Amino acid sequence: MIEFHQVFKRYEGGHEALKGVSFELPAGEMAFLTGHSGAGKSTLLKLIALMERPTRGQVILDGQNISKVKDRHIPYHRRKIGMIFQDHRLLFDRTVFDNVALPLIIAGVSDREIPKRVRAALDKVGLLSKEKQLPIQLSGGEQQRVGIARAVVNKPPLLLADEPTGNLDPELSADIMNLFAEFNQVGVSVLIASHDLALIARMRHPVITLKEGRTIRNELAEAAFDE
Ligand SMILES: Nc1ncnc2c1ncn2[C@@H]1O[C@H](COP(=O)(O)OP(=O)(O)OP(=O)(O)O)[C@@H](O)[C@H]1O
Repeated sequence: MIEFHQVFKRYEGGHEALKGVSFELPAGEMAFLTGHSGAGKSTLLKLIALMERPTRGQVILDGQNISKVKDRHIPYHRRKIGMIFQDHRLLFDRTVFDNVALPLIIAGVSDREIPKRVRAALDKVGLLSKEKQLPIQLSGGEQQRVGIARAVVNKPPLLLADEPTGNLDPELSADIMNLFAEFNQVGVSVLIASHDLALIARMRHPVITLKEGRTIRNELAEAAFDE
């Protein structure tokens, strides 16, 4: 699903956030990305979503070298990816329904189809009864679930999450991780950046560990996780 081949990323100003990162996430796999603050986790996810471009090396998504994707085609590229952020980035003046509908409206899905799809996504995250509420009326965990519903409403084959449990207590964090695992069980590929090592250990999925922009451990390449 995702391949990194000797990927380097130097930001303007000279900071080298990634220094020769290589790994492969097979389709249908779920894995975690961990490492200290500043290790390069967010940068790695941004390269996949084309929010940033690599300085050197290749990023392959679904068999396609994404350096070939022109800027004007980035919106199409992003439809393959559901992105979830720590701060969920919801529109606070819109209802839960409207927030989840947004990617469908952008993709040009018909008005008839939108309510069906939005309710299916809200049902999956257990928030069907909250569609008319505003995000501010929801708990932090519920807001994160709205963010997940918005990310999956287009049925992307890949979910990328950047510290999705960063603001949540341990119990809610475990619920959110289990939700990702449920999407993975029906075939969605999932890559989650998190520094919650205790929670990651409980999930029993391969872990890629970054340190100062380098991969210091890649369990995706270790025999213990081979099928
Ligand atoms: N737009 C940018 N311009 C310049 N430097 C940046 C930019 N974004 C990130 N960096 C630097 O690149 C390095 C890696 O940052 P990144 O956000 O990828 O790390 P991270 O592992 O996600 O950290 P955190 O857990 O704190 O989010 C950091 O030193 C950061 O300061």
